[in-house]
Amino acid sequence: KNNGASEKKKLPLPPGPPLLLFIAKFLVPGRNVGHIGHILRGLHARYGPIISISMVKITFVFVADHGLAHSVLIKGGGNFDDRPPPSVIMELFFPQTIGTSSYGAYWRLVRRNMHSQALHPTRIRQFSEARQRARDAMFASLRADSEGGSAAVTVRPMLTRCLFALIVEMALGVRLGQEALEEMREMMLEIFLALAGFPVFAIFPAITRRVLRKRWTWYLALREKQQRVLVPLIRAQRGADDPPCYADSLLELRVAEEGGRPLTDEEMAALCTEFIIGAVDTSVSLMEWIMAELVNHPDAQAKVYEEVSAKADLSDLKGMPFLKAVVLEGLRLHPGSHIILPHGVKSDAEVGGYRVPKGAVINVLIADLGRDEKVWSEASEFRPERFLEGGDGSDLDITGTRELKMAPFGAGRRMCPGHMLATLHAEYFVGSLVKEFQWLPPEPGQDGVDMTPELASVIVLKNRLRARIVPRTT
Ligand code: HEM
Repeated sequence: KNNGASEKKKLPLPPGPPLLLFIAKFLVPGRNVGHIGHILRGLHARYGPIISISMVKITFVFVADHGLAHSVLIKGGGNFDDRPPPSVIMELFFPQTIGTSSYGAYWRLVRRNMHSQALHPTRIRQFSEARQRARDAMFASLRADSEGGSAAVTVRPMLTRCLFALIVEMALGVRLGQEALEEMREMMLEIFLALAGFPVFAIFPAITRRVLRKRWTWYLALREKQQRVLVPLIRAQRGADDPPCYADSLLELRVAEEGGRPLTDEEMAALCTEFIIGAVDTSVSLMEWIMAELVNHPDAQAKVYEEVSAKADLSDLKGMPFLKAVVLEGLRLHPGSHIILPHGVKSDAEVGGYRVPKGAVINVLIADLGRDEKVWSEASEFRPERFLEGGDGSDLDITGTRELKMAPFGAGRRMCPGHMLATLHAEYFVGSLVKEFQWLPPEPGQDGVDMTPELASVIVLKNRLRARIVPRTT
């Protein structure tokens, strides 16, 4: 065993650019940390499928290849499933969430709780009425926005409002009014931007806290608001007839390793924030991409319509293979992000003939896996049929256990625990939108809509989808 360890120490680190060159790539005017996917793509083309960048005391490793991603996320046996220590910003808003906790007992507890309580199929079924309400509210605002069918609608804000209300209900068990929802939405957005937009805090916390004192004070106020808004809702008495929500499960949870203590208010607020931030924009973006594809592919839209119109209602999504294929094809072509969350390495390891040292931070360029011509035929084409029998995606296992053909939700122990809910929401809302309306390009005679992605860390459509909707009459 010792031999193995010393052998690993002898291996070289993966190739990669010097730190300064890497940093310089972000300093090009107009670029920011959101351009990481674009920058990594260029570096992989130059240095190969595994690269490393040494930054002060930490080695960052990136892989961009099906086999290497599989050996890290699936075959790694937990060695690559830690998280790097949280930044000061994370500690502020996200102390001890599922996504930020290190690989251990607490993480297992909160992750299992989300999985078995909030996201269990029984629980998801209990929220079918809430889904219908969200759907009906969306139909109403689409009708109002299309001015009786003459004007094009902008899809994203409506999907966001609808999904946000639904997810807040699943998380906190409340049906908030429009104003309270808007306020909470704004707060979540601010927290998300604070988390995503300030990596500089992660590297030199003491200095940045001083230099950016004003901003730091603002973050403290935002955190205070997060507690003020969420804690009373989490602790509120809920209706006896309402299905149990995520907050209910958090109130019941006990940390066995710490003398069976209950969760603190801060922990519960952080976990609810994570639930809401994790579940809304990711799914909205996926649905917007899919609707845009369906505007550009009327034949596929017609096939979805054929399936959904045969059903009285969509509360049960069984027996709709084409709709499911459309959602998978959306996930293949338009995964939410270029990379997954950073994974921490527990002990020295070998990946692809290189040394990945203990304490390194490893990540996977997942966005390109689904577009690899070596794995997918006509990889850049929207062809949902590939997920039907006989197609190159028909044997897809989204958890990637056997092989990682695509990994929009990551894979392995840290795989997105919300993947089934996200898929169900995409199927339900896309199916409902097609059942209720026909979707056409914004101007009569126009060929299709622009599918250019925004060059940012979250892969969204650069130009928000606008489409004309025609109510189905039959
Ligand atoms: C289309 C929608 C979604 C996409 C594309 C997506 C994608 C991802 C990805 C790529 C990761 C990182 C995995 C890793 O680090 O290895 C992740 C983690 C996570 N996601 Fe999602 N997600 C979606 C929806 C959701 C939903 C609906 C929820 C909750 C209800 C959720 C909760 C989480 C949590 C808690 C983690 C952290 C897991 C951990 O560290 O153990 N996500 N997601």
